[in-house]
Amino acid sequence: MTQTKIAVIGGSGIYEIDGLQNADWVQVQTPWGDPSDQLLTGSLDGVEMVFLPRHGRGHVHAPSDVPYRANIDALKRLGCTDVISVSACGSFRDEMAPGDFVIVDQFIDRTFARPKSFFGSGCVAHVSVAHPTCPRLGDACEEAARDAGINVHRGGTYLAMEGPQFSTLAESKMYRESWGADVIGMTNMPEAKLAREAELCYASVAMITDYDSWHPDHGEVDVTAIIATLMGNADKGRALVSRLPKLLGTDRAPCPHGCDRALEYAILTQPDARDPEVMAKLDAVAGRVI
Ligand SMILES: CSC[C@H]1O[C@H](OP(=O)(O)O)[C@H](O)[C@@H]1O
Ligand SMILES: Nc1ncnc2[nH]cnc12
Repeated sequence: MTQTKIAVIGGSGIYEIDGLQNADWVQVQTPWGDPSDQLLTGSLDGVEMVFLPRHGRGHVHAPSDVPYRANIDALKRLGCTDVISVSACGSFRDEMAPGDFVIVDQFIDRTFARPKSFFGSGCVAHVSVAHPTCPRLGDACEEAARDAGINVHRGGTYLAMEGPQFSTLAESKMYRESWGADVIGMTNMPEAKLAREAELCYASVAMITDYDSWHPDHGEVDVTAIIATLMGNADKGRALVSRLPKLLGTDRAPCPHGCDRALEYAILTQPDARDPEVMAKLDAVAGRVI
């Protein structure tokens, strides 16, 4: 048994969470640079919590420039076991309406301008992301959402686009009709892949703000409308988060889906061929296996 430590990465509209006991903003240094901001540590219902605003307080980091590796490294370094990402998203489905939440379980990664791995030459590793989210953590998010009275959908494919512009109409229709995506955002990749490399359970809660641009009755996506929906969603997101500690508890059994053992057989570079400088940077994320 290990101690649960829940990390929450807050997306657009969520820059802090309330109600933490012994709340303290702490600076964490990582070999991958500075995280998006200081991290808010504390506890809720006896469970350790860490909150990180993905875009920084004041929304300073664009989706392409979010320091995804530093963020995940910092959460791992602080001893987090589970990561819940809470993100503003567009919807490709009539039934996934603005104000609804979706517990995402799959991704299509269309990002191309961000570092995507902690590993590389000097220490090569290949983890599986066939199932990129943790069903156990997804269960807790679903239950928390239902308990908070949120209209929640279990399962959905999140298309991660580079941004910062929204999609063209042709792209929006293609993602929806040909690719089968359910929601769209700009930040969950490479975040989810990095969480897997760091052996962290990861769940993604998509808070729907708009219908992107495909919907014949809703016109094109517009940031003013997004912001109006975002505020109500942020309150619901915080209500969901506040219910998680009781659901997850303090004592954490090994992940039944193996998220916390993802690196077990993933590193291919032989110990005597590993680059010491590269290995030093992996002290937190791969510390269990190197
Ligand atoms: C506010 S609209 C676009 C912006 O919102 C989402 O951010 P996050 O995923 O951090 O909630 C989306 O991915 C874009 O970055
Ligand atoms: N339609 C959309 N496309 C990309 N990111 C979003 N974030 C919120 N709505 C979005």
